[in-house]
Amino acid sequence: MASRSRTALVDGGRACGNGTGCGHVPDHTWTHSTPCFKGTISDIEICTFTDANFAQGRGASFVMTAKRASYLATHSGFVNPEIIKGVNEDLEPTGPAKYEMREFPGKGMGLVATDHIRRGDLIMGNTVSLMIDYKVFSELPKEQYIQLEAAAFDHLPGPHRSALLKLSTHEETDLPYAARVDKITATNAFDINPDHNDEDQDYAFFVVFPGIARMNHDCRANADYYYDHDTMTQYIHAMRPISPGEEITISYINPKMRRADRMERLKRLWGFDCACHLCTQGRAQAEASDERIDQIKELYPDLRSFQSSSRASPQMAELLISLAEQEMLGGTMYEAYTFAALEYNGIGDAWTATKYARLAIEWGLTTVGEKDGDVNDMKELVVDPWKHWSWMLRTRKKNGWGKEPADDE
Ligand SMILES: C[S@@+](CC[C@H](N)C(=O)[O-])C[C@H]1O[C@@H](n2cnc3c(N)ncnc32)[C@H](O)[C@@H]1O
Repeated sequence: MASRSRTALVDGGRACGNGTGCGHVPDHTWTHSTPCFKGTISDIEICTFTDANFAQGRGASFVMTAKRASYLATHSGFVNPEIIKGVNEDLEPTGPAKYEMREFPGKGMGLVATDHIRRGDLIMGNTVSLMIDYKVFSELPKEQYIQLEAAAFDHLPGPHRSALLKLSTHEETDLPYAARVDKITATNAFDINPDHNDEDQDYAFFVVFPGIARMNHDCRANADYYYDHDTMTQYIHAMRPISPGEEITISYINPKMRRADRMERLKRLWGFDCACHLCTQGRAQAEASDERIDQIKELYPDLRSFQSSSRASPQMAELLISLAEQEMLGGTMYEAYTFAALEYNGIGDAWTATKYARLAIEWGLTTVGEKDGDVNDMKELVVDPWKHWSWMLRTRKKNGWGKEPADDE
């Protein structure tokens, strides 16, 4: 869940919407591709593009340049629609859901489990509904980009549009239409990073998924999310067993923050006073938790470094695993297990390395997905630890064997 820091109408006009001036990216046939506005900083044109047929008629809208929208339309979700068949179960469910929506006092609506959910279970997937290039917020004045957002909602098929319009505006209710759409977007969007092939790496996306947007925040959430660029889908998996009647939550912020910092960020960006278990526990417990968080952050630089100056060791990785368990940081477990696998392999203990690589894969599939680079690195390690790049690396470094590689090598 994100919060954006946002810093000449050519209605109907198109700079490169028909493929002209759009580089090598093949054009896509959009059901709507207006309105458009000229950027105030660079010579670009930003439009609303909608494909009402995307995801078996659910639809998706994009606020960006024609070139970037056309690039996104080269992803498998567009060119091979079968790949996302049945992903969205929120608007037209085909079977019983594991959750239902209900009101939670002080939080508005939220999702509650109606069945036992096991760790690692997929709870929900949503394809993109509205995807905005972050560049839009610096290139266009607010009165223009809110028109693009409103058009993005309006051009989606009816049930999808009405689900979006019902989403939370936090406390504001009496807003003009375009301002309301903007408030819904700001309250419910996630930050999504560009994929590796995207030419516009400097600009992330601001994306709304209507089913997932109903999940409330908890600093020690029981579910986690990751985005898959190929299917253009945000997936939610359970990080621990969830019982019927229990609220399903995600963390809106980086959970590796001290209590005061978490509370300040949630208040400033989402306007609520965090009352989750971790934020309301007693002073002594809160201090112990903050100290564990501090230590977790202190361990990272050494574990990430493969310079000979790094103090990283298997014991350090074991400490990170223990701290992440104590802090119930499910989203950190795959990183901690990955570090442990690399540390043990780095000193020539292939079997302990394999044990931790297996754990890293298991947790990684839940929290970052099967296409994540670290998950695939761990898959390589378990096949043949002795041929993995990390084999004996720490020992070699310690003894000064071979040249010193850069950390990103
Ligand atoms: C993405 S929406 C979540 C769903 C929302 N509760 C609803 O009614 O649709 C985010 C908004 O939900 C509310 N919210 C989410 N988590 C909360 C929490 N832990 N405590 C209080 N309010 C919360 C805040 O109003 C926040 O701006």
